[in-house]
Amino acid sequence: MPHPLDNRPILRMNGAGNEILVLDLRGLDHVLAPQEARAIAAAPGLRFDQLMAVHDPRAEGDDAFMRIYNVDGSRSGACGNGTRCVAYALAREGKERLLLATDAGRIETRREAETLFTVDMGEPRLDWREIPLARQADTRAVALDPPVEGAPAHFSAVSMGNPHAVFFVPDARAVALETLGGKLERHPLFPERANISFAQILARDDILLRVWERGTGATQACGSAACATLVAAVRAGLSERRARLRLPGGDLTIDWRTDNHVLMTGPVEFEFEARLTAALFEDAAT
Ligand SMILES: N[C@H](CCC[C@H](N)C(=O)O)C(=O)O
Repeated sequence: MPHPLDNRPILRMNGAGNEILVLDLRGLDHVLAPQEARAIAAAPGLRFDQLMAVHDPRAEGDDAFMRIYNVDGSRSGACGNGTRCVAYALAREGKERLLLATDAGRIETRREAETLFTVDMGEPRLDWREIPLARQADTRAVALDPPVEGAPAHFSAVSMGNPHAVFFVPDARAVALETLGGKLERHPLFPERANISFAQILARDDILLRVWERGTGATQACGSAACATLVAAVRAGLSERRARLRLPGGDLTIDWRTDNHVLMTGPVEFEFEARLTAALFEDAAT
């Protein structure tokens, strides 16, 4: 029985350095299983931060439905950089604006320039139950309890359709991200785990950010974390509603508009196209 993904093209792109694979599954009735996503990540040269599976639209007016996979095969409701890469891929079909749906809601994208795309990530979710957190808390300043050695005592919690914990620190580059990230991602406060951000305020419109991503680890950029960090900084009185977020892989401009929508603008790069093979999935069948 041939594998439905045999000889299927897959695009390798990056959004501000966030390594993204875009897999067009439109016209195919196949939902990528977590083990299939992990098998793709294990293939030479195809490791990714996120894989964006693009499916036929489910509702009138949508351009596509997206499933978002982390490198461990876990799913996410949001991926800002990955969505911008999908917008770039579909722009080749002449679509400069898109309405994309995920499990967490609808996202609009707009092309600003050849390789510059804006994503409207929608409204931030700020109630502890929406993050979600394991107990009631004021999400502007949540006590890290039990404490984690080397981590600040408090963080801000924001969901952009996926869970984020934002720690404000004096020097983001000095943070032991590889040591702290995994411990905090799986802290008992986060029933669905969390993306972990360490943010340094450089100015009221300029923030340095490093991110440990849920289900993936340290990455060069994380779009939804940049959005969550800006929202957290505004709520803490540390930032204007529009700021530059500086990530190791590139800068993102985040704008928390007065209509409560959070917009992210940043670069995308096309890297290469590859072909999947049935052999790639042989072990994944188990
Ligand atoms: N690791 C995230 C998904 C990808 C987020 C990030 N790459 C972005 O650009 O938003 C999560 O599990 O919630």
